[in-house]
Amino acid sequence: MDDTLDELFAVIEDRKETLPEDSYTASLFTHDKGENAVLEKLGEETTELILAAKDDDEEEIAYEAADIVYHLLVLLSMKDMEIEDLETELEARG
Ligand SMILES: N=c1c2ncn([C@@H]3O[C@H](COP(=O)(O)OP(=O)(O)OP(=O)(O)O)[C@@H](O)[C@H]3O)c2ncn1[C@@H]1O[C@H](COP(=O)(O)O)[C@@H](O)[C@H]1O
Repeated sequence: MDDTLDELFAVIEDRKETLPEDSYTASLFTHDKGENAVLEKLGEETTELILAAKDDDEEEIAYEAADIVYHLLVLLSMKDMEIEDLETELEARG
């Protein structure tokens, strides 16, 4: 899991740097309202996750959770934070 998140974060960082035209991730970094778009997605997906959980729909829970994790990593990158900032915080709670 750690590797998957590290690899996804590295791809997001690459998209931020290289801004390929056909990349949804790059569009979030180039769009004027990119940060608002990410925050809106996080809100929508959290609501969808709650509904999936209430329905005990495991496939939908995994789908919405993945959307949330992806947009969360984009947000960290937008704030010029590192994935280690999240890991450090989680480990500090252990
Ligand atoms: N993990 C993701 C990822 N998760 C979600 N999304 C996008 O986030 C958007 C979510 O918007 P929506 O909620 O409206 O879409 P939806 O989930 O189909 O819609 P709902 O039915 O849930 O409302 C979609 O355009 C998804 O394609 C992602 N886009 C890219 N990645 C990864 O990011 C990396 C870079 O990809 P590019 O952005 O293509 O360069 C690659 O590793 C990709 O796999």
